[in-house]
Formats: sequence, structure tokens, C-alpha cells
Amino acid sequence: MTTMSGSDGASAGGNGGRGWFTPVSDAAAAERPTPAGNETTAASGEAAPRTAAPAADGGAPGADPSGPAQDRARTEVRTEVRTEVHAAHGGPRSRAQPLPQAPGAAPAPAPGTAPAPAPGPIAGTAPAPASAPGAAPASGAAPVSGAAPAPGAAPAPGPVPVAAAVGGFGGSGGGDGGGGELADADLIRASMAELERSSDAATAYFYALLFVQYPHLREMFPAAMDGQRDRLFRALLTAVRLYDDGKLFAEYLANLGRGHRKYGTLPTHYPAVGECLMAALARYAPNSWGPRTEAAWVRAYTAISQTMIDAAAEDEQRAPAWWDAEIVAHERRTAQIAVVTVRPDQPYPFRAGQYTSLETPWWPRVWRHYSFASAPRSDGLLTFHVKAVPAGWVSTALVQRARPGDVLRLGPPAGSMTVDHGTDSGLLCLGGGTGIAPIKALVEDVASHGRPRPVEVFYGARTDHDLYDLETMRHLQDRFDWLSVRPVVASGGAPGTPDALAGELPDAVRRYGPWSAYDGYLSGPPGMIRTGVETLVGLGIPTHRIRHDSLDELVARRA
Ligand SMILES: NC(=O)C1=CN([C@@H]2O[C@H](COP(=O)(O)OP(=O)(O)OC[C@H]3O[C@@H](n4cnc5c(N)ncnc54)[C@H](O)[C@@H]3O)[C@@H](O)[C@H]2O)C=CC1
Repeated sequence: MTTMSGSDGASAGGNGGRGWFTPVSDAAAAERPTPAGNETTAASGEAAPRTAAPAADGGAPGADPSGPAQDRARTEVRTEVRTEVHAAHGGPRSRAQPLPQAPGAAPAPAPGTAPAPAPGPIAGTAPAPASAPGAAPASGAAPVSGAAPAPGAAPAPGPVPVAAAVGGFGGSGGGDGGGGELADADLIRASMAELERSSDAATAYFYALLFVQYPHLREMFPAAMDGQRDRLFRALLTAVRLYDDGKLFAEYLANLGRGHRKYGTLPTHYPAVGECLMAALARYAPNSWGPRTEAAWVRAYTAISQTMIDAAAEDEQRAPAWWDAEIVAHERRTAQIAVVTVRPDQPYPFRAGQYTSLETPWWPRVWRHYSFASAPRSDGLLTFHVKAVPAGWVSTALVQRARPGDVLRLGPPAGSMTVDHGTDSGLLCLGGGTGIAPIKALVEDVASHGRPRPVEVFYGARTDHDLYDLETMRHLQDRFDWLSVRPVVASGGAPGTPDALAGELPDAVRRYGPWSAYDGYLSGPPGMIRTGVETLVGLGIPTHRIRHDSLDELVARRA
């Protein structure tokens, strides 16, 4: 058992491992209160106050603790949570400014964009969950297509008893019934491994259930849910993977908790999510599911949500939930690539090499990650490099539609691909495509620290036409004698860049060196990061001296 799950198991009360959310096997789940009328506003990403105000909304969205008496422990813990968060909350610190909407608000594709998914009900994307192998049929209880309403749609049918929806579990016959003692982490991993085999169906089921049970939460999610599904699953997998490493687990979740503030997530939303997650697990991991696994999940989820809630509450003391940022410059470098500069409405502290999440007015609640393309500047401006990718709604809008005066919304900074100023090692930097953005920021960061150290940049692109920022990088090279910039072009020759190296980025790096005394920094497409890390390790740079954004994040970027 891990430290976290152990301690949380205790705090959840000695009720068989039940935490502060309604256990799905609790028959009393059927008595779930109907969401209060003011919840929609509180939960709405658009209308929510910029600082989460868990108690200020007066309501108890989602699974209210005023449930069954036998779940007293849950109520107590939730009361503690609320008190703590409320005490930490000094009232809205910043104005609740809805993000400006495009006329009509309905997201319209920018000219020339790939067809956008139709906003509206996610019926098409949330199929009726099929019965899990071996699971009892969920007769009539499972959410079906059309059950998950889009914002503004008529409310979904009344709550569905979760216990019925999962076909009953938690009693005898559970997949974890016999055998010796297994640690929580083992039980959780076994169930996740089984769930992973039906991850699409399980995630669709989870969201369908969530939106049927708690329709007010639908407004916090984008109209089209495709990307969102992957995100949830990846986040879960990452949390489970880190479960045994107390420090990393806590860091990851704290970051996640802070990042959720911009969605308007409140402590009271966590029980609803936990409950539906358990229902999905019970249904799609039937062979490993049983009372002990359920209890392990309750402890784990309690730990997960508590860490996220605490981190969000703490963050609320020092930072807004989001920043509005007006575009002050928009420069098209190629048909697909734009350099976008924004002025945040409040100081935005970050470190070179980090990234942020960004929402446009045209695709509400659809957030994408972009790295800062400059080190922090004295004028407070932030710059991003955006490439319009096929079917990339946000990236296409940012490249083709955005103009000075438009207002974007930014989440908090994240990422650890930052320069270690405690060493004088050289930096070997691989920037692929728009991945050059944070590399440029790192170069500026080294320059601003006034301690010259060798920085070798390999800047790769498919064609030399795509080397959209080469001039800037060359300009930096002219200014700093410790900096070397080598363009690398993968295919088709480089008539406009005669000095470009030919081939894939990692291959080009191999031709130079030795690199073993350098720290590696990689930024670009996931495939490049993978082969780049292999290459650098092969060239003698140990993995702990190689930095890059998490591959999960990169896959999720879909810029
Ligand atoms: N815009 C931003 O702020 C940032 C973007 N990124 C990511 O960078 C990527 C940029 O995409 P594009 O500009 O379209 O880059 P691209 O697909 O044109 O590739 C750029 C370079 O990466 C190399 N490369 C690509 N796949 C490779 C592989 N499997 N093995 C070895 N080398 C490979 C290419 O040879 C080329 O030199 C996106 O995935 C984006 O998410 C990463 C960090 C920041």
C-alpha cells in the first residue's frame, strides 16, 4: 500500500474503504439529490467566477453529502474539505469576465479548415455502453445515445441509479475475491489494465453516465468530446503509473488540480466524477472488480481528489484561475504557421521552456497546449508559435482567424523543460517544427543569465520552407558566440537554405559531438522526441539529463 492511499484510507473513515463520494454499490445512490438550480452557473466554465468559490455558490452540485445516514464518514470528510477550501477562499479576487464570444457563438470553421465536428449532443460520440463481458446486463439503466446533452439542450432524463447501471457488484463473486493480500496499487493496476482493453467504450460510458447523472456538469466540457475522452484516460493512466511514487504522484495531481481551476471545477464536482469512474471500472473491468478493488479505488480516488482540491485551493491564494490575453500581434510566417503575441490582463509568471493551455473564443472549453516562444519579457508579452494542423480547430482558428484585438484565455504555466542554472553543462537542443518555440525561449534564458555556456541548436523541418523561424535563430546566433544553430531539412533538398543538413533531426545530431557532457533538450513531434531520446542516450547523455515535455502532453496537444 502506498503512503498516500494508506493515509487516505484512514481519513475516509472506517467504512470499508468508502471515501467521501457515494460508493456506486451503495443502494442509496438511487436517492441522489437532484442538482440545485444554481449549479449550472457555478459549474459553467464560461460563467464561473474566475476564482473557484465552492461555498459561495450556496449549492452543493453533484452528489450532495446530505445523503444517506450510513455514509456519515463521507459527509464529515466533505465538510472538512469544504471548510478548508472555503476558509482559504477570500472571495472572488478577480472579475468574472466571460470570454468574448464570436457572433452567434456557434463555432464556425474558419475558411479552408477541415470539417469541424458538429457541436451539440454527443450522442454520436457516446455510444450506448455494451455489456462488459461477464457483466450483468444493465437493463435500461445505462445511458444511451442522446442522453448526454449539449449546453443549452433540454435536461437529460432523471437520474439513473448507478447501482443498477453497473449491473451490481461489490458483493460475492467479485474478481478480487480470493487470494492473498494485494496492495492497493496492485488491485488498481490490475483493474486499469483490464479497463484499458476497452478504453474507448469505458470512457464513453463514463461521460455518458456523468452527464446523465449530473447534467449540469455537461456545460463544463466542450461540445465535441473526442479529445476530452483521451485526456481523461491518459490522466488516469498517468496517475496510476505514478501511484507508487509519492512525490511524483503528488506533483502530478497538484498540477492537475491547479490546471482544473480554469474549467470552473469545484470540490463538489469530484464525488460525481469518482462515482461514475467507479461505475465504468465495475462495468469494464469485471474480472478484477470486487469489494477489495473497489475499496482500493475509493482510497486512491479520495487521495487523488483531495490532492487536487488542496492544490487548487492553495493556488487560489496566489494566482487567478485563468488569464485573459489580448492578441497584440499576429504574424503569418507560412500558410500554416503564425506567430501570435498576446498581452495578459495580469502579470503572468512562468519559466522559459514551459507551456500553457489556451482557449480561443471560437471553440469554448477546448483547450490546447502551446509553449512560450520567449523567455519572460519586461513588457509582459507572451508569444506562441502555432501551426494549423488538419482538423485542428484551435490551431486553425489561431492561424487563420485570429486577429489583434481578439482575446484568448490562458491557463497556468506547466512543464519542467527548464534550464538547470545550477550547472555549466552545455545544452544540446533539438527543435522540430514549431517545437523550436521553447528552444528559442531557452536560448534567451541562457542569454539573460549572463553565464555563457555552449548551446547547440539543431532546428529541423520537413522542408526548408518550413524553417519559419530560422532568421530569428540566426539573429540570436549572430549575437551570442556561445550559440550555434544548424538547420536540418528532412526531405526535398533545401534550395533556400544551402547550409541545411539533410535528414531527420536525430540523425543530424549523430554526425556531430561528442555530446556526453551536454544536457539534452528536445521539443517537437512525439516521434521525434522518442527517437531523439534514444539517440541522445546512445550518444552518452544519461536520461536524467534529458528534458522534454511529457509525451502524453504532446500527443494531447494536437495543436
Ligand atoms: N507550438 C508549440 O509551442 C510546440 C509544439 N510542439 C510540437 O511540435 C510538433 C511540431 O509539428 P510540425 O511543425 O508539424 O513538425 P514536423 O512534423 O514538420 O517535424 C519537425 C521535425 O521533426 C522531425 N521528425 C518528425 N517525426 C520524426 C520521427 N518520427 N523521428 C525523427 N524525427 C522526426 C522531422 O524530421 C523534422 O525535422 C507538434 O507535434 C507540436 O505539438 C512541441 C513543443 C512546442
